[in-house]
Amino acid sequence: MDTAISLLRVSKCFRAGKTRHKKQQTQALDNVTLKIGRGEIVALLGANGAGKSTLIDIMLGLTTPTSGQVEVFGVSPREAVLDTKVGAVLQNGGLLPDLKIQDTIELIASTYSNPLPVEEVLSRANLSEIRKRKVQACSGGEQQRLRFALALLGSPELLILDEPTAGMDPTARRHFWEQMQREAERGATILFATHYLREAEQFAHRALLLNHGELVADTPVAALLREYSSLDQAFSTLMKEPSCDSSF
Ligand SMILES: Nc1ncnc2c1ncn2[C@@H]1O[C@H](COP(=O)(O)OP(=O)(O)OP(=O)(O)O)[C@@H](O)[C@H]1O
Repeated sequence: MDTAISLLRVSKCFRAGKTRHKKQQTQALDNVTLKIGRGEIVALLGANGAGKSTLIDIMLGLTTPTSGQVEVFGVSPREAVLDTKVGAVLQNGGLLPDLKIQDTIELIASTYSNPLPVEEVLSRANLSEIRKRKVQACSGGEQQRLRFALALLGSPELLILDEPTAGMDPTARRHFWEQMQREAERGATILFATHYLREAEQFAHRALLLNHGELVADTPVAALLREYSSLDQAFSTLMKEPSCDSSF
C-alpha cells in the first residue's frame, strides 16, 4: 500500500490545569497506530471529546504528540503541509473577519504556485453569489464553505476535514459531498471527522472509531454494514464495548 498517513503508537496528553491536590491531565489520544493509504476515504468517528480533533491537529502538524511517530507522505506533517500536499477544513478559525470572501480566496491563491482558478473555487464551494460579503457577515455554514474553498485551491493530494459540514444546511451538505466525490475521483486521499454517521456511511470506505482517545475500531464501512443495520447501530454497540478488537 502506498501510504498517505502513518501513525505509530501516538499518544497525546494535555495538562488541563491544577486542582488543590494534583495536576490534572487529559489523555486525549492513547497509543494510536494506523495507516491510511493513498486514495482512501476514511471517516473518523467518536463522541464529543473522543480525540478526533487532536488526531487531526497532529496529522496537520498543528500540535505534536506527547509520544509516538507521525508521517504524512513519508515526511513530517509540517513538511507535507508546507509542500502544499495537504488541504484542511477545520472547525473554526483560520479566516480574517474583515476580508471579503473573494479577497480571502485571492489572497490564499497568491501563496500557491499553481492554484485552481478563483472563479472555479468560488463556484465549487457555492460562494459565487456572496463573493463580495465580508467573512464576519457570513453565517457559520458560509464560513465553512469558504474554508472548503481554501482547501480546494491547491488541489491537495490529501484532504483532512474536521466536521466539514457542521453548520451547513442539507443542500449545502449535498453539494459539499458532490465536490468531495470529484476530489476522490481525481485520486485525493480524504480523512474526515464527523458526527453525521449517514455521511460516513454514504461516503467513506473505512471508519476509524475513537473512544476516550483509544482507537477501538478500524474497519471497512461495508464490513460494519454487513454486521450492523447502520453505522449508527455499529457506533452505539462498539462504544459500549471498550475492549473491542481494533482489527475488527
Ligand atoms: N488544548 C487542550 N488543553 C487541554 N485539554 C484539551 C485540549 N485540547 C483538547 N483537550 C481535551 O482532549 C480531549 C479530546 O478533545 P478533542 O477536541 O480532540 O475531541 P473531539 O473528539 O474532537 O471532540 P468534539 O467531537 O467535541 O469536537 C477532550 O477531553 C478535550 O477536553
